[in-house]
Amino acid sequence: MTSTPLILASGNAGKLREFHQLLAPLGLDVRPQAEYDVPEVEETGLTFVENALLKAREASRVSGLPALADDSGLEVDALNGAPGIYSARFAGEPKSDERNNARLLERLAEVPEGQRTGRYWCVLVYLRHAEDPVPLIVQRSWKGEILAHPRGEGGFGYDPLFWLPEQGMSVAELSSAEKNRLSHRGRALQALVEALGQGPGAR
Ligand SMILES: O=c1nc[nH]c2c1ncn2[C@H]1C[C@H](O)[C@@H](COP(=O)(O)OP(=O)(O)OP(=O)(O)O)O1
Ligand SMILES: [Mg+2]
Repeated sequence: MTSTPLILASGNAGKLREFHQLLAPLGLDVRPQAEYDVPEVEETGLTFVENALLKAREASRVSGLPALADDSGLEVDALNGAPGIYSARFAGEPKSDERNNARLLERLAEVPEGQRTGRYWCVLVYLRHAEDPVPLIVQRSWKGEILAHPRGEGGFGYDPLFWLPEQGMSVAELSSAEKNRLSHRGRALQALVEALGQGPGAR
């Protein structure tokens, strides 16, 4: 394969797996940022967009290659949008999915079924180079409800607690192919690939 590698500006193994499943079949040469010794940046932005930009820019700067970053999280209505951009650090440092999930259950302990609605957000930023003045940005959400007990073994992060009423399953009970087809990340990535496929002259 002769295409320029694309750096995935993430250290999250769950995200990297999903990106790989979605992008490798397209013949894109995608590499995790760890291969280029990209350090983890501080996510100081106040929006998913700003944080994704910070991550993509650093990965592109260090590697000298185009970069794709994902900043994502869970917005829960009964918590006024928390944990939101703080989803990864909801239970403090070091980041832990298990402690984040426990914290979420604790915060929702008094909230009855029917009022436990929320959504995942995924913002993707693609930069052609570190100083790209025209980042390609795509955002998608995925609606669901927060369970009172975890279900399923698949996915990562909050997936065992994220219930899909239409599917009658938690995200952790979906196959990876089904998650990729339905998810905030899968749909954002599909839209991004379509935008890129129109070529640099198209935008
Ligand atoms: O499909 C998902 N299924 C379950 N949980 C998810 C999903 N998508 C995002 N999430 C949660 C995980 C983490 O708590 C936060 C992302 O935080 P976020 O800063 O974007 O990622 P991260 O720090 O884990 O890795 P990195 O910044 O290197 O990409 O939202
Ligand atoms: Mg992060």
